[in-house]
Parts: sequence; C-alpha cells; structure tokens
Amino acid sequence: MNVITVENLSFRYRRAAEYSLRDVSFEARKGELLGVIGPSGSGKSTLCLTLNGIIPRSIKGEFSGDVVIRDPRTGEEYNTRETPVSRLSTVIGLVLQNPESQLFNMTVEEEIAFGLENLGLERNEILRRLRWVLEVTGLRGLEREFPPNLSGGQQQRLAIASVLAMEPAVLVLDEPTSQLDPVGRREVLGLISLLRKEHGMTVILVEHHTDYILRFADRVLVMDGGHVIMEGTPRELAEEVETLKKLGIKLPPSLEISHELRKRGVIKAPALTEEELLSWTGHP
Ligand SMILES: Nc1ncnc2c1ncn2[C@@H]1O[C@H](COP(=O)(O)OP(=O)(O)OP(=O)(O)O)[C@@H](O)[C@H]1O
Repeated sequence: MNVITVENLSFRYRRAAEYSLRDVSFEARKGELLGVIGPSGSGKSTLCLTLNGIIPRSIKGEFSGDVVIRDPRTGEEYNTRETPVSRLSTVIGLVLQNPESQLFNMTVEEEIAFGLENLGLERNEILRRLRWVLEVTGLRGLEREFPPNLSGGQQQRLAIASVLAMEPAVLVLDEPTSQLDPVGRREVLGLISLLRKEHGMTVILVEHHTDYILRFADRVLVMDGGHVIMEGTPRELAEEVETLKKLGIKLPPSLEISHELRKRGVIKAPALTEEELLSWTGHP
C-alpha cells in the first residue's frame, strides 16, 4: 500500500528565479525506508517540506502537481493542497536538521507534551503518549532536563520524540544527523532502525552519510537540480558509482574500493558494506 504518492510535483519559491522541484514523481510504501540523497541545493529539503504540507500551505510559491498522503491505519487520503498542516502532522511527522530550531520549551516533558496539548487530548492520553515516546527514544529519566543542556544526540532524539508523540504513521527526517558527533549519529540512526523494525513506521530519510542509506534503505531517490534523476534499491545504485561520484555524493569506502577492484576484475560485484567487501575479497 502506498502511503505517499507524489505526482508531477514542481515548486518555485516566491521571488526565486528557478524551480526548486521539477516534475518530481515517486511513491513510498507502508513500512519502507526510502532514502533521499543528492548534492547540496538539489531540492531535498524542499521536497521534505512538501510532504507534510508546509509547502504549499505555509510557504507559498508556484506549486503544481499533487502530494497525496494515505493513512495506512484508516485508509483515508489527504491531498496536502487541501489539508491543514495540523491534520497532516498526525499522519506524517517532519524532523529537521538542526534540533535546536525545533525545541523551545523549558523541560523535555513540556517539549513533548506541547503538541499534544494543542491537539486537545485528555490528560491520560497525553501521559500515555509521553511515557511511550520517552521509552522508545531512550529519554526516560531526563523528563525535567532543560533541552539546551542535553547532548546533540539527545536533543535530536527529543525533536523526534515530540514528532512521534503525534503518533504519525510516516516519519520524514531531513539530515537528522548532520549536526551530530559520531555518538549522537549512532543514537539517532539506531532509533530510526528501531522505529522501523519494531513499530512498522514508514521512514523518508535525507542523509549525507550514504553508508546508512546503502545498508538499510529499501529504495533510494537521487536528486539533482530539483529532479529525481535516479530511483532504485541500494544494490541498483551501487551499479552507478561513476554517476553518483560525478554528482559529488560521498560514497562509503567499501563501495568505492569494491568499484575499483571490480574494474580490475578482482571481484564481480560492488560491496555495499565493509562486511561484504571483506567476505568477497576472501577476508571474512
Ligand atoms: N526559502 C527559499 N527561498 C528561495 N529559494 C530557496 C529557499 N529555500 C531553498 N531555496 C532554493 O531551492 C533550491 C533547493 O534547495 P534545498 O534546500 O531544497 O536543497 P537541498 O538538496 O536540501 O540542499 P542541502 O543539502 O544544502 O540542504 C536551492 O537552489 C535553494 O537555493
């Protein structure tokens, strides 16, 4: 079942000379991890903003095409053009690059409860959701902390917790680890894997670090100049190393090395992970 259907989507920001998205079409299926990669300025963040309706509902411009979100739990469909962002946020949640830009309450608990109070939920339901997201994001015990005092990884997990509290079926994350150190990065990517595996969430992940995408994504969109120029499984993408490198996309060393070894006839296929590379070169 498709939870996201994007058809012939084009968007130009007000006063911008060029279109930031050009005739983009793709689908995301229930439970899938769809990776989005591409050089800086290729339209990845703009695409994220169209998925939960911020574009065109709050950020205006020249918008054409359709973005339809289907709630897999009810089967209901929402065209982002006609649906308020507050309604969409209970189906599709957006997490941005910089956690600080999403955190503005005095405590972790208040940060998570904020959106829930705005939904007009009963106290018991707010407490139930609060307990659940604190547990799943590993933030239990930090309820009374002042968010700016948390580590980068904890802050980003808190930003994810506030979005998860709305109980969306789809999570869109726009470079959620780009501001984090390696420990924070591992924490956040670990949480994303958990949300998919144990909670069946559909995840759209924009990520500069292609190692995670190539290892875990079901499918990947490659963007350039506002277009989706390639779409495929990590395995299919691994056949396009030259094109990806020309775009300036940083690939994991295992893929680059295996690509070179393959050109020299040492191995037959590109390796997506270090483990694959080691086993294919006879070093398990
Ligand atoms: N608010 C805005 N107003 C006008 N143009 C914008 C705005 N935001 C982005 N753009 C332009 O839209 C294009 C796509 O930008 P976008 O931020 O979506 O790319 P990106 O792939 O996410 O880049 P990055 O990896 O650097 O975050 C760029 O040319 C950018 O300058």
